[in-house]
Amino acid sequence: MSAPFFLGKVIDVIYTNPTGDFTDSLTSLCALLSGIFVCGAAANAIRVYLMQTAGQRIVKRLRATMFSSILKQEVGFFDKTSTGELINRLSSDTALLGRSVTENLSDGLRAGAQASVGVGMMLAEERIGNIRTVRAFGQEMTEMEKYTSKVDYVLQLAKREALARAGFFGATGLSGNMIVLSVLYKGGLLMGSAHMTVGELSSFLMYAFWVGVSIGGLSSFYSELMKGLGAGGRLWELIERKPELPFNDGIVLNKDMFKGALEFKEIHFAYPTRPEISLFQDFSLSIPAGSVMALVGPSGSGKSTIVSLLLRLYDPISGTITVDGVDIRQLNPLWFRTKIGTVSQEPVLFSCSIAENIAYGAEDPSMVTVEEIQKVAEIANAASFIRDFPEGFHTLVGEKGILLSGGQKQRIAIARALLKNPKILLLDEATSALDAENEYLVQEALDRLMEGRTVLIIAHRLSTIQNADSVAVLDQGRIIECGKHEELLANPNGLFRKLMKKQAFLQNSKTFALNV
Ligand SMILES: Nc1ncnc2c1ncn2[C@@H]1O[C@H](COP(=O)(O)OP(=O)(O)OP(=O)(O)O)[C@@H](O)[C@H]1O
Repeated sequence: MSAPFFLGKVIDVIYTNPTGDFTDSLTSLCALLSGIFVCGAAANAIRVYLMQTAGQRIVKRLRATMFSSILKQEVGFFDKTSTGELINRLSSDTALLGRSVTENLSDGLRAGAQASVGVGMMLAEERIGNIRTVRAFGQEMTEMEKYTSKVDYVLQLAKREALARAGFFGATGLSGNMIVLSVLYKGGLLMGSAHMTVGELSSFLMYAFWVGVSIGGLSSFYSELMKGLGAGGRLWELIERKPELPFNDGIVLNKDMFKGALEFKEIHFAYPTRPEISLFQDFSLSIPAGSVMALVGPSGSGKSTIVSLLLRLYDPISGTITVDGVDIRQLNPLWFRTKIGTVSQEPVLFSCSIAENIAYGAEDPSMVTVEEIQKVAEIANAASFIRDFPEGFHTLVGEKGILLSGGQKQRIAIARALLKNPKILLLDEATSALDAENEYLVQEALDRLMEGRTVLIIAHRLSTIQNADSVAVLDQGRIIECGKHEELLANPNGLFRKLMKKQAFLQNSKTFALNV
């Protein structure tokens, strides 16, 4: 605070004593300057370090809270919100808010304190000048009596003071630079009146410069604060958002009561992002516990949507889906999903080891033993190719399993589902052709996986359809045919027969399919 004051004093010594030991004065000026610089820099470094550490802690906590809130949102939310936007919230908005409430706040407080002290000191310096002006005025008046017109002199002096005051106070509402200019003007007048020493004027100008810089700091604090508030608003909107579907609420069925009989009753559904397109009108389907139902239908008819509704990723607009007679809306979705195994066309593998990807299926992956992983890999026909890798079960699969082939990925997904041991199984058969050996191995693994479970399979292969207990044909938002494979194929005008003629179902046995 008093650095400009002391500097002013030293300047006075140098200025008023030019014939004295100039080197001594200069040395003390340099020592003072370097002392101020070192102390100031050290204090500032400590302040910045503390603020940055606090800022990073706040950012970390914000990101964790935000991420956990994002994970609880319903799937419909992700349909409407882009991944880029969420990443932006998580990375830049949290960083902006963290900086705004730590470093920026501290910068702002410092700039505010500096500006107040600077203005106070300037007023004090100005007051000294004014007292001297009054004294000088008295003396000059006596002098003036001797020489010239009193009126002229008083007018001259009053005009000078009025100009100076207007210059100073008029500038207080303006920018830092304007204040500095105005103060220079005022300083010039004070100096011109010879009522301030050079040192006093120097400290006055240094305070003025200080105030100017501080006001610049305050304006950048304000703009950062506004950015921080904007980011905070966006973050809180997301953190406070209540998911439209419950995340971990609802009833849990008794283990012995849970058989896995599924029933869709008069379902009407449209995706939240396309409410005008009604995908299901009066969709009904019943899958008895322990049976295998193959679902077929043209591309885009809504087969995968049935799976999404069952997993409760979306709720139907009307109608009910029941499990053992209980509406799935009453069930705890988190618990219910642990009872359902899924193997999709493109299995989702994580960028970690094969063992970790298989263990992911268990309720508590940390409790899964190496033997359990090896056993399910064996049943899923995956163990032999895994052992062929130099790192075996510790082989990293790469992002989304990019280092593995399609058939290998599917067998790992089957091993994962086996470890989960679910009552209900949802399978989306791959449309992409696997080579003969891979196809055989995957099919065998799937057959083993299906044993003793309620299975809904989106079928693309003839063999799957033939082996299913019944086949349901989906078209125009409802089931139009349902029964055994042979019964459906016997209907010459049925959609099932038409579908069978299409390429996807003829891969295995063209002639057999059409001659039944
Ligand atoms: N998240 C979504 N939001 C809006 N519309 C969607 C969404 N997912 C799918 N759709 C639309 O719903 C319709 C049914 O899609 P779905 O994936 O269920 O069909 P499918 O029968 O499984 O098709 P395929 O056999 O080609 O996999 C399509 O018209 C699709 O564009």
